[in-house]
Amino acid sequence: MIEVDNLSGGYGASPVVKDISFTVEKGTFFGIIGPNGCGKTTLLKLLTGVLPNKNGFIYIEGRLLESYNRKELARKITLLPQQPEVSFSYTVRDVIAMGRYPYKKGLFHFFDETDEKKVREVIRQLGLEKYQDLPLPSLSGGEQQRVFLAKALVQEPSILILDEPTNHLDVSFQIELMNLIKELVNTQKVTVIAVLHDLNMASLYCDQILLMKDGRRVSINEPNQVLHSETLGEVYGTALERKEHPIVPKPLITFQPTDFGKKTKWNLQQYDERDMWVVESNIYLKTLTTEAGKGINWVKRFEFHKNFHVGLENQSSDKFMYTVRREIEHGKQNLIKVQKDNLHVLSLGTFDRENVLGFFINGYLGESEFFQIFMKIGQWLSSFSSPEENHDPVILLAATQVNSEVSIETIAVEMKEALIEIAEKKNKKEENDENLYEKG
Ligand SMILES: Nc1ncnc2c1ncn2[C@@H]1O[C@H](COP(=O)(O)OP(=O)(O)OP(=O)(O)O)[C@@H](O)[C@H]1O
Repeated sequence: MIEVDNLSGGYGASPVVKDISFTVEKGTFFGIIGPNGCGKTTLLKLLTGVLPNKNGFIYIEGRLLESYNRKELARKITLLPQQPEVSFSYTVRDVIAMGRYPYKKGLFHFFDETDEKKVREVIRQLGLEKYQDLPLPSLSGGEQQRVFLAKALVQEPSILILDEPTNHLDVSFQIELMNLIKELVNTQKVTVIAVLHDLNMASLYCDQILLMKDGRRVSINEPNQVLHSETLGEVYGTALERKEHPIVPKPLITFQPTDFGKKTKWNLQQYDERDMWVVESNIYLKTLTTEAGKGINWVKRFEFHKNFHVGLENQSSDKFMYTVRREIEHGKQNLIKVQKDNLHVLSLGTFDRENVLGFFINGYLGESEFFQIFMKIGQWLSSFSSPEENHDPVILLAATQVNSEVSIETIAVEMKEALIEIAEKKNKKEENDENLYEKG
């Protein structure tokens, strides 16, 4: 456990880290985030005794940091710096073995069976067996990072301090390294304090996050409590948006390029092909349907099959296209189109029932508006349909998400009008067809 009490310190007369207090419990993954130059590395240097503190106290497992001698401290805390030094003359195994230094006594450091066992164990744990006899510089950046982590682990620290451990690593190495560190926290109850620049990594892996600005603590709590759009926007000075992870109960932080959609003029083409109606947009539309398991997708092309069966498919992995197929039990499928100022509606069905209702909106709808409209459509439909109809159509809602914002009220009015118009058109068609039938 680490306790930091009113800590201030830095390099010159005025401190970089100012009045910071926090506690990190044993077996916690503790992340430090904040903009460039806010004092994250300086804080790590203070925590590891590399820099003396000007004010305040640091307690490591209940004892003042200053009361530890160097070797004692090295057995408790290990720092994995941003750019560890690479020595050209050493093999991977030699570099890792150096981590045992804090356990050696006297002038001559004999390597005993315990050291040997520990080094072997960590090499296996980190999957470094095949590299162990190679010179360190012959390894890739990601592999070297694993070696330095191994060197830190043979030190058997109860506290592992990492300064941007995933720097320069590709995404698979980043995930691999973070999983490994998390496993150490979970299984060996190692306490990890890590400076992380990637806010999503911090969210997904950390139990607690300290958010810093100008050397001071802005907030400290679970990722869910710390990572809010407004706070982050203020601290980093840029617009950041919080979304929820689809599976893990953690936030994800995202942003959009400034030119997104600015020059785009929406163009929606609808045409009849031999066995299907096609609706094609020149830009991706944010799409949600009532078909189970589809979630929100970005789609450009929608195919409505005339005589097919089954539900709605996502045809390609890039979610480019939706194919709508529905079982047609009897009768001919009709396509009815209605266009309003901000809305195109497309209804596909037989005389007695709607099979697909597609709503294409030109404008930006926030997440909550999206769901509200979706639910409203369901309510309207049930008020339109007769009680004996127990069949719900596939509802498809798609919005450009660019150009202007459209208010939910405007869309609600246009949608209701469109549904009434569709019902009228359907009745007319029915009458015409019945007349035709009678004539025939
Ligand atoms: N050795 C040093 N001597 C004097 N000032 C320093 C030294 N190292 C860092 N600083 C200053 O201390 C401040 C905080 O630096 P620090 O490296 O702790 O920030 P950081 O939050 O880790 O930044 P980054 O995200 O860019 O790594 C900066 O203004 C920096 O210029």
